[in-house]
Amino acid sequence: MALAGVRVIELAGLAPAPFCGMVLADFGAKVIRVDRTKVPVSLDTLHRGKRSVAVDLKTAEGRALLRRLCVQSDVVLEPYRKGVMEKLGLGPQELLTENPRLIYARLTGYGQNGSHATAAGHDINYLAMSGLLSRLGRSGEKPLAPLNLLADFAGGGLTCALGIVLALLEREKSGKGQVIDASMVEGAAYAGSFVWKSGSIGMWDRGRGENLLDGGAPFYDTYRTQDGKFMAVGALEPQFYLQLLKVLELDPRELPPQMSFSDWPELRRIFSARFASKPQAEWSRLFQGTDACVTPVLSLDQVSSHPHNRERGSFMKDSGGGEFPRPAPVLSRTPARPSPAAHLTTGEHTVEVLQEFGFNSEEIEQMLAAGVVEASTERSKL
Ligand SMILES: C[C@H](CCC[C@@H](C)[C@H]1CC[C@H]2[C@@H]3[C@H](O)C[C@@H]4C[C@H](O)CC[C@]4(C)[C@H]3C[C@H](O)[C@]12C)C(=O)SCCNC(=O)CCNC(=O)[C@H](O)C(C)(C)COP(=O)(O)OP(=O)(O)OC[C@H]1O[C@@H](n2cnc3c(N)ncnc32)[C@H](O)[C@@H]1OP(=O)(O)O
Repeated sequence: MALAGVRVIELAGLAPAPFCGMVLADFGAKVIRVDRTKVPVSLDTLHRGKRSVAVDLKTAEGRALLRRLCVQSDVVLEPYRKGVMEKLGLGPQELLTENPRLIYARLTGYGQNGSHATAAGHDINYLAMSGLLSRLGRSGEKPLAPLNLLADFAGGGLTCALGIVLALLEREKSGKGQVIDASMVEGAAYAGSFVWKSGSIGMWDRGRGENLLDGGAPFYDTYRTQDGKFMAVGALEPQFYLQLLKVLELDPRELPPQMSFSDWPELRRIFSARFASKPQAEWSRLFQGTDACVTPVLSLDQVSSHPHNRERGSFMKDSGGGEFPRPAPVLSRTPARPSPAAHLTTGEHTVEVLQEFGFNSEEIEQMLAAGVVEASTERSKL
């Protein structure tokens, strides 16, 4: 796999950093998640392909242990607010001195400087500070965050993974590591560059929810079907729009022009009435094979059985039968091979990893006895 041989130390975080670590693990990196001790159950649902060691970083021995892991690793990924790692004596200054090849990834909401740098926050806060949240939501309603996808994952975990891969590639030439300052505010905004760049062509001149791509246009929206499900319509171009009207059995000569903003509410009423006349499966059959840009809004339990997704194998199952999206993109020669493991217990691999990193049995025993590290019973045989 593309990242085979890359060693990553992921300090346990909430969602963005775990997702970043999972992406790296899916594509072959060896990711070790450093969990807190005395926390039997991790909230990390994105643990696929990782191993867990439980270390108390509030002890000098625990911090020394982490330094020893980082000296022998390629990447350290930390999910804490600005300054936390420095307080532990584990900041870039220390770790890059001990390992100049280390890629030190810092995934935060607001970045390593600025008035908010030390403030707590979550996806919705970062999305709000990016400007994008102001553009999300129906006309006349308050801004609506699209789950915690844009800041936590698109602008956070995935952007940080890109930064890590870029730094790994650059290190091939320079031989040097560097610090990655991954701010979710900036990552989300960057992922939304189109909004800034397309403003110049009038894409966002109208209020929230009244533009071409934010739910304003009746030919770029969702519609309830007779059975209470939905169809998604994306018929932007005139040639696709005409195919939409054809399947809906509407005569364009009897309708207002597609781009007549003032007539969009009337068009939406007409489309709503048509879509409400048949069940989703019937509309799916009618639109299949056309270029009307109309698709069923699939629920999470429908996606893997949809013929297209099934043919591609777009969704997989882990050893526990849990379904998950296949890692993307698919590399032709070195594709991701996600681990099938369904569970990860805090400290499950503490002994195994410490042995791998050169700790001898006496050192491990001492740290276990002192509570510097913890090992879950399932896997900790010396
Ligand atoms: C929308 C998403 C949220 C996704 C996660 C959700 C799934 C879950 C989040 C909260 C959960 C709920 C909650 O826990 C309450 C219930 C609990 C119950 O058990 C289950 C149900 C719950 C409802 C539960 C359900 C779900 O699990 C949740 C909803 C996001 O937006 S996530 C993005 C968050 N932001 C960032 O990641 C940006 C960067 N990070 C930060 O800004 C801060 O870390 C953050 C997130 C604000 C947290 O701040 P906090 O003060 O807690 O920590 P830090 O300041 O970072 O400092 C870390 C301290 O920990 C010490 N430390 C670290 N490792 C170790 C170690 N191995 N040993 C010892 N100590 C360690 C470190 O030294 C720091 O200590 P100090 O404070 O003394 O410096």
